[in-house]
Amino acid sequence: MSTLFPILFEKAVPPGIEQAKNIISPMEEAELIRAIDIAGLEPFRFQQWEGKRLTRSFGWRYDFTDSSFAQVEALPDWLLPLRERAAEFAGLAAEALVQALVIRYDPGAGIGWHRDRPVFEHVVGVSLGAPAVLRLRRRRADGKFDRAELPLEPRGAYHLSGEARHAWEHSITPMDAARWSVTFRSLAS
Ligand SMILES: O=C(O)CCC(=O)C(=O)O
Ligand SMILES: [Fe+2]
Repeated sequence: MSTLFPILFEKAVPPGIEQAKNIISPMEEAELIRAIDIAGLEPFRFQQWEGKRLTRSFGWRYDFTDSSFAQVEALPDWLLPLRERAAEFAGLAAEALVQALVIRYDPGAGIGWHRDRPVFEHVVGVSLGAPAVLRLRRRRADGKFDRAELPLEPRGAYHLSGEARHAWEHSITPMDAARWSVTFRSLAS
């Protein structure tokens, strides 16, 4: 049993996670989904492997096929009000969130265990469409994992920083219904 989470540690979330409900209205959610669907998303690629989720980066792009990191097309106007809302929630300056990654998860698509690339610092995600669960895990000295779960409600936001962002991995189990996300990130200094 973990000393960090003596009670119900499987459900407790690690330090560095904050959540907000309903940072946008259902109408704004529908408009964002429409905009994402015509934003030219492509299947996520990692070397030879092609994921089922569709993605597009704005501002900066980390390319998993060759590990390159480069400036790309600026955030489109339709993402700027959402960035304001996300930054306000996270207590960050909107201009600090220089990257936006938009993702569409169709049924069967998820995201495997990972930590976000160290070129980034703050991670502020907004969920649209079907609810999902962000799973978190961190390997303990005994080789087993501490685990936590974060329910992601549509129109809600989460902020990963500190321990949750740097020491824990996260993943989303393949979805049963379509979900979209917009993840804003600041650069590591
Ligand atoms: O869809 C999400 O909310 C999570 C996406 C994610 O973990 C990532 O792109 O690194
Ligand atoms: Fe991530």
